Amino acid sequence: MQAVIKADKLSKHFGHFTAVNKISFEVAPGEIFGFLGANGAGKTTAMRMLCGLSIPTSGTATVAGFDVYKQTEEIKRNIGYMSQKFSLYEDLTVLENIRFYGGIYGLSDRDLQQKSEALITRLNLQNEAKKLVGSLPLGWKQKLSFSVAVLHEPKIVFLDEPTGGVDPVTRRQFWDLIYEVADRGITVFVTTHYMDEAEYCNRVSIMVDGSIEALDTPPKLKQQFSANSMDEVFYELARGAKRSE
Ligand SMILES: Nc1ncnc2c1ncn2[C@@H]1O[C@H](COP(=O)(O)OP(=O)(O)OP(=O)(O)O)[C@@H](O)[C@H]1O
Repeated sequence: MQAVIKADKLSKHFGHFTAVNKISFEVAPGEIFGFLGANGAGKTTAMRMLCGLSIPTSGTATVAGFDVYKQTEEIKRNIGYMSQKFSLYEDLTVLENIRFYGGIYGLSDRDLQQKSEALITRLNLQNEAKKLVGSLPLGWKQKLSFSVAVLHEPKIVFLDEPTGGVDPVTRRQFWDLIYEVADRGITVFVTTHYMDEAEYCNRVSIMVDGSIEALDTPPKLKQQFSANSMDEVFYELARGAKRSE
């Protein structure tokens, strides 16, 4: 099967500092790919290159078949992106946010109408549809932000620590949404600091000081590191890290 993300020795330097050091991997269509690493490991920098937001220093990568150096606009049209500071407008209502992003993504009025209704029903936001996003609890904002990022049915959605700061039950609900989009064939590339979430991924890569030090399914990683949990695998790798913030 053709990979939807391919990176080969992809690197990013900031002056003399190597933030991302020759990372190589492939992600298959519909895969949930976990991208782990301690603070400062280089996850966000790598993700920004794959999203066409930052030009690499060296190496190659394609995303949805497009080149990260030359086809950044095509990449942006074919992906969804949810950053740590999500992009919802706090002073617009839930419905206005959905319509705003649907408009940016070029959805037709009919499509938008139908998708907004389906989304509000799926998220159980019927009573909140006309409330300002700023008034919603964090967990709901995260779910809405994710749903908006996939409104245009992108090939890949990139999630940068999408569930930071919420309780395990809310995070589990968020992951139900992730599974639903992966079942539709959308590839999910997700960074997280939560090891229970690492267990939910099909495969996980672990970055240490800019390099990928391990990459496999959670069961195989546990086997490789003779560990009982992903927590132990992560600790084993990350404790040697020089960078931390
Ligand atoms: N624009 C920049 N200029 C200089 N250094 C940078 C820049 N962006 C990131 N860095 C450095 O690159 C390293 C990797 O940062 P990055 O944000 O990619 O890490 P991360 O793994 O996403 O961490 P976190 O989990 O804290 O978000 C850090 O040491 C950071 O200080």
